[in-house]
Amino acid sequence: MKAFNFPDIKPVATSLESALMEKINNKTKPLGSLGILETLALQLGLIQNSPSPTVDKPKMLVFAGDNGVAVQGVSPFPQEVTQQMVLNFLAGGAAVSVFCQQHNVPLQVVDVGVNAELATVPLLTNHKVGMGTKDFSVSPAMTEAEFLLALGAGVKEVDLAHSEGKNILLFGEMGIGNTTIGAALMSALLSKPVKECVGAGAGSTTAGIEKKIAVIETAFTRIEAFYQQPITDLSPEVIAQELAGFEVVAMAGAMLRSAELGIAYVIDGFICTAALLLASKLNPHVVDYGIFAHQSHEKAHLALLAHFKAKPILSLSMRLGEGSGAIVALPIIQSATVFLNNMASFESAGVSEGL
Ligand SMILES: O=C(O)c1ccc[n+]([C@@H]2O[C@H](COP(=O)([O-])O)[C@@H](O)[C@H]2O)c1
Ligand SMILES: Cc1cc2nc[nH]c2cc1C
Repeated sequence: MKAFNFPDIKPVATSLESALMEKINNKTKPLGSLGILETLALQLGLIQNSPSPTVDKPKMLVFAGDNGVAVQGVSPFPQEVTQQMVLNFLAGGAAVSVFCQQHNVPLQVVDVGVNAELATVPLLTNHKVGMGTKDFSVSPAMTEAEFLLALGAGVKEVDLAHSEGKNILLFGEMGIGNTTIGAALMSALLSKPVKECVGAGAGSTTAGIEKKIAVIETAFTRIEAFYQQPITDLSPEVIAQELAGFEVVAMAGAMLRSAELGIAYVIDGFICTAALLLASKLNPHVVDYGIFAHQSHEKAHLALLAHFKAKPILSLSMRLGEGSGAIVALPIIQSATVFLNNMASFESAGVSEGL
């Protein structure tokens, strides 16, 4: 298969690093006392290559898709919940909807592959790649063409947000069965045992988790027999086509485009971080532009975050997905730029500096 040539992402420019650190350190506070807010201020300054970064124009993009593997009973919820939740997002009744309303953040729901005809639903962007992926335990989840279309859907949504002048993007997803996908991707891309990558998802029991492990291992056996190689030796493009979901690939595309445009983006929970893992295997610089919102209660998220050496902002035992952790973290991210831009310095306020 031909390599996927995604446009180049530049590592963040570090020329302003010392100026930013000096600005942070000269604020009227003991050195380092704003903790992770200071780390965020530095990261945002580097991403925007500005001593005064702003993140006052956010947009939430929630990518929704169905996953064929749901027929294996890997989720406690039926597949039609994906479609029902999309309607709930749009009606304003979901967690992500009410938190976006709370913070006055526009919410765009993107249908990349919900297994229902939603074309006429107002407010929904339609980038449908298909009516959901195939069951990866018996066949590849998607074709190469579908993989590229799903990446492109994420790219298009970010281009639109960029044209609207947005300066921070929040990503979320909805897809029954997609914690199994996140687990499979994590195991294949990081060469970790499947059992370390699965968790309860939307509420699977111990037996349900065992089922998830068995379904992923069946898929790996199928894939390794087909390619005559260990799954961990396959390219990230092939691994994604074999195992991913349209919503996960679209999020990876959105992250890659966001990074390419120099726009900071907020990473939600386990599935969103699995999408980042895929994106990072396509271009490792994508990670520099991402802000880790929270540590999900999904068991494997901790190890996935550790892979990125990430220190997420929040740890609230949330395990909902749909961008809920990203939107809850947004005011804190905004506070990082507010202190950097508005706080007095020792000099301007006439406050004596410490030793
Ligand atoms: O992202 C997370 O941390 C997360 C953890 C557990 C569940 N979810 C959400 O729950 C759905 C997937 O759960 P499941 O059990 O159907 O695989 C999907 O719609 C996700 O948004 C999300
Ligand atoms: C009800 C419900 C809401 C969700 N939001 C994101 N994933 C979800 C999964 C379920 C099952």
